Amino acid sequence: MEQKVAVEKGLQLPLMEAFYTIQGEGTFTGHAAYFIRLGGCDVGCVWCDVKESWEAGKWPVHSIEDIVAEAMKFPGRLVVITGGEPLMYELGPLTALLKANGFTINIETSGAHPFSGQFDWVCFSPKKFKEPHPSIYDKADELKVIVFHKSDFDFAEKHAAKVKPSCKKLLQPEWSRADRYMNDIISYIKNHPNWNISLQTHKFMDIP
Ligand SMILES: C[S@@+](CC[C@H](N)C(=O)[O-])C[C@H]1O[C@@H](n2cnc3c(N)ncnc32)[C@H](O)[C@@H]1O
Ligand SMILES: Nc1nc2[nH]cc(C(=O)O)c2c(=O)[nH]1
Ligand code: SF4
Ligand SMILES: [Mg+2]
Repeated sequence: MEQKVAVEKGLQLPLMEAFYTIQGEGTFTGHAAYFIRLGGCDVGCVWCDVKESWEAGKWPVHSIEDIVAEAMKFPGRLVVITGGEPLMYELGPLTALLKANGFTINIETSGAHPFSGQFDWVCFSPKKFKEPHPSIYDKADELKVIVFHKSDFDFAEKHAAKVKPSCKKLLQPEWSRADRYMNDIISYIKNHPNWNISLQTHKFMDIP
């Protein structure tokens, strides 16, 4: 099969990197996890901490069988699919194969593309730079809003009004502005206790 068609079907995917580490952010913070970082993103966040992922064409395309075989080499059975923006791709076949091999499957997404795949946990991190696709709101288990500007608290509430009631609500400081906004985030959460804080703990631990 031609590679372009295989990628369209989600049978092959551009892979920037894959690594076994500890989930640093969100509800699963502290869990050992195998990260699958797909290449390509068209959202363009000015503060993105993985801008080298954006250009899809520069990353080698792998079969989903090879991607899952690599994941099987590590003892953990939690996988996090991230990017880049993973929902640029059809994720049904990859998630089916991971599930058939006993993995719990989480995703990190901006929600800017139509939802695909079967996940145990969906982390939705909406961005001002590209509007989320409506299909994400019923799927999100965790809404994780990055605080880079004081207007991001209102932005967070706007999206919180659209997710399902069980969705966890998290505020995460943008890494370079954590000092500037930490006190605002702390006081916001104390006044709005339905929100929790999420910190990029892997950066404090200096691990991938
Ligand atoms: C690199 S993104 C990849 C997945 C997807 N494109 C997304 O944005 O959700 C993974 C997570 O890191 C967050 N993130 C990226 N850059 C960050 C930064 N400078 N400070 C804090 N969080 C950041 C994103 O919001 C997202 O929750
Ligand atoms: N340890 C660790 N945890 C993470 N949680 C989300 C990440 C991501 O880039 O999607 C990430 C990451 O890059 N490393
Ligand atoms: S959506 Fe995610 S990968 Fe894309 S630019 Fe924003 S933070 Fe980076
Ligand atoms: Mg990261």
